[in-house]
Parts: sequence; C-alpha cells; structure tokens
Amino acid sequence: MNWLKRMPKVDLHLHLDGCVKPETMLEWAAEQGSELPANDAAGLLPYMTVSDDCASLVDYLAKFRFVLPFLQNEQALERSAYEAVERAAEDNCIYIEVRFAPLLHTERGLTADDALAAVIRGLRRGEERYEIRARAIAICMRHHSPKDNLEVVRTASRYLGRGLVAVDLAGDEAGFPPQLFREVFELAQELGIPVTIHAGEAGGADNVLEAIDRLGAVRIGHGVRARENPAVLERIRECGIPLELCPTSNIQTKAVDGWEDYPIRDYMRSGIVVTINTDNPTVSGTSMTEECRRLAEHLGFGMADIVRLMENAVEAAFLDEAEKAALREEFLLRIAEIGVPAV
Ligand SMILES: O=c1[nH]cnc2c1ncn2[C@@H]1O[C@H](CO)[C@@H](O)[C@H]1O
Ligand SMILES: [Zn+2]
Repeated sequence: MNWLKRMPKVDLHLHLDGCVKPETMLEWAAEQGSELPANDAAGLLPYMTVSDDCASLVDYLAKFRFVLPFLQNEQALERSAYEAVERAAEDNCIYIEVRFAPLLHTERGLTADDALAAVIRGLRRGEERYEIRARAIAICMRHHSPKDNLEVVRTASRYLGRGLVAVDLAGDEAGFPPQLFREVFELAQELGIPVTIHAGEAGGADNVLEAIDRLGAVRIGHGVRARENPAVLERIRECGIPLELCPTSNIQTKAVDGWEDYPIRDYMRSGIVVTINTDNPTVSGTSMTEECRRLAEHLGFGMADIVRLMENAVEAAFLDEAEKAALREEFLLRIAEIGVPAV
C-alpha cells in the first residue's frame, strides 16, 4: 500500500485546532510554565485524540478544549498553521485548505483580524518551505452570536484572495440549526465569499438543504446524513455540490454506524461529487494516507477510486481558475511520476 502514501493528495477539510502536535504542546507548556497531564507526546496523545467510546459530535468537540488555551497568541497560531502544512506535505498532500474559527483565539487580547493574519502567515511560510499550496477558511461557530459571526465574515472579506478562500459554519449542529445563521451567510454571499457549511453530520438532511438553499453553501462539510432524504441527495447531485466527507471522524461522532454503513460508494454511484478529508488529524488520529488506506481496507477502494476522489478534490478546491489549472497540472504530473494512471 506504499502507493497510498506516495499518491498526491488534497485535503479540503482540515481544522487547525484539530491537528496540533503533542510535541508542540509540550514546548508551549514548557515556555509558559504551565502544567500538562503528561510529560511526553505519547502520554499526551490520549488527551488530544478521541477514544472509541466517543458518543456524539458534542463529545468529540470537547477534545478541542485541551488545545485552545495554547492557541491564544500570534506565534502559536502561526506555528500551528506552519506545522499543519508541514504535516500535510510530509504526507504528500499538494493542496490543503486549513479552517479555523478566529473568535476561538481571542481570549487573550488578539482580534479576529490578528488571528487570521497570523494563520495566513504560517500557511505562507509552509508553502515557501514545502511543495504544497495552502489556503485558509474562516469558521463561524454555531454557539457564537450573530453579531460576532457577522464580524468574522467581515474580517474574512478583508483577506479574500489574500490567503483566505471561504467561510464555514461549525460546532454543535444538533443544538444550533442552520436557520439561525441566515443573516450571517447572506452577508458572506453579498461580499462574494464562497461558503461551505458543516451539515448532515449531527443533524438530518433538512440541514443540508437549508445550507444549500438559504446559506449559499457551494460545498458541504460531511453531508453523510443527507441520505436520510433521497430528494436532498438528488438536489446535491443536480447542483454538483461537492461533499467533504471525513470517514474516520464521521464514525467517531456516530454520524454513521461504521465502515459497512459508510455511504461513500452509494454517493459515488449516484453521481454525487465526493471528496475525502481528515477533519482533525490529531483529534481523529488520522492522515490523508490513513483515510485512503481505511477506504481500501474496509470498502475495497482501489487506485482508480482514490485517484477519482483526489481529482474531485482538485476540482472542488476554492481556487481561482488559473490556480486550479496549475494544481490540476501538478496532480497529473505527480501521479505520472509514480506510475498511476489518471481516470
Ligand atoms: O466535524 C466537526 N463538526 C463540527 N465542528 C467541528 C468539527 N471538527 C471541529 N469542529 C469545531 O471547529 C472548531 C474550529 O476549528 C473546533 O474548535 C471545533 O469546535
Ligand atoms: Zn469539520
């Protein structure tokens, strides 16, 4: 399965605070003189990664509380963005979109603008060092007020085309339905910022429909529960809206029952554009290679299937046409180098 590691990959759904390395946490704690529950990376990992008994999305989201106190200054944000790029490049990703919620990083005086600027600096530094492109997505959190989220969208608009490519909505989907965010994403649409929305993960198919019809989503994060309504699936197919599937994360949050139950094959067969992604490499204990390997192991995905998923991701990237053409060309070059045919 060495070809999986060498395959050029694209991760469109990757949370910054979900991929902090335990080694980095140890360094930050030492610098700040703060206590951690373990003194080495292996000991720390269980505090950062969900276990098999994770019961729900809310349970999964609780893991983020452990890292967020350390992501409250520009250096930490810049470094974690750089390391996200580094980690992806070492896994042979050629393009990533790194998402984070600026307002989760303003507990100690940073503004949303400072946070976004720091993350984009880190991504740029990673791009200079490695053969990879990296862009940012700003997240509005479901538990934040409309006023705060409008501010996130305004801040994002200042960085559109300057490192940022889209806005998103994340957090507790079951507790905060998408209807609450119409005004926020109306502004995003007015400002011309592409929108992706986490929907159909801890909520049903109606949330996916609302995300597309009212929030202006042109991509959907997860969407695994869209299958609960065939009419919604048909809508996704007809609009060509790519789904950012994150199989391991979806199994952990109990959005699906397990690999046997994972709808990716059905979606692909019915003509829906699907991509696979990591969501949170540290929290979910995964990587792009690992997601591909698990699809091969559990669902019999072969080389052509994986190439198709990556080609879908290249086409679904929030890049302008010239940048996308360059990415496409690079993808083809890289698969030719390792002797994998295009599909
Ligand atoms: O799969 C997910 N669904 C919903 N929210 C998520 C998911 N993964 C992470 N976050 C939320 O997004 C915030 C910013 O990155 C994280 O702190 C976490 O609360
Ligand atoms: Zn996510």
